[in-house]
Amino acid sequence: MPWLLRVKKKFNAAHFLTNYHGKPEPLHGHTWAVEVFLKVHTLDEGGMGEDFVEISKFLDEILPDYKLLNEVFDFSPSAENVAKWLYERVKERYPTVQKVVVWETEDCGAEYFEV
Ligand SMILES: Nc1nc2c(c(=O)[nH]1)N=C([C@H](O)[C@H](O)COP(=O)(O)OP(=O)(O)OP(=O)(O)O)CN2
Ligand SMILES: [Zn+2]
Repeated sequence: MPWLLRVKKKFNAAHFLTNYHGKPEPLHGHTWAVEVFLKVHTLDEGGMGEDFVEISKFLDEILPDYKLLNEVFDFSPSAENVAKWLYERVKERYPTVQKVVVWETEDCGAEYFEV
């Protein structure tokens, strides 16, 4: 039976949607929150599927902290698009990733997963 491991991170970044109801959104910032979900089927001798610390470090390496997302990405940086980008990056390192959630605010976010 598998386990689903979860790791959360926050980062700060500015963005604007390039076409928000027909025009660019004003530039603004968020403390974004992300959560990745990894499926594991086996544990090591210490009882770990994957080391939370390593997953966390990997996220620190790739998350665009204190950046303007419109300069980092060649797509409109909505929560949906950032979730897809992050899923693809995480999958390169952790092929058993199941889902990535990106929260733009405490109340609004997007999940990306494959069906
Ligand atoms: N499906 C999506 N809808 C919206 C996204 C998105 O990424 N996916 N993004 C935005 C804006 O970027 C914006 O950040 C929404 O947040 P906010 O401006 O904070 O929303 P509010 O106006 O409700 O919050 P206030 O604090 O009252 O300004 C919009 N939609
Ligand atoms: Zn926003």
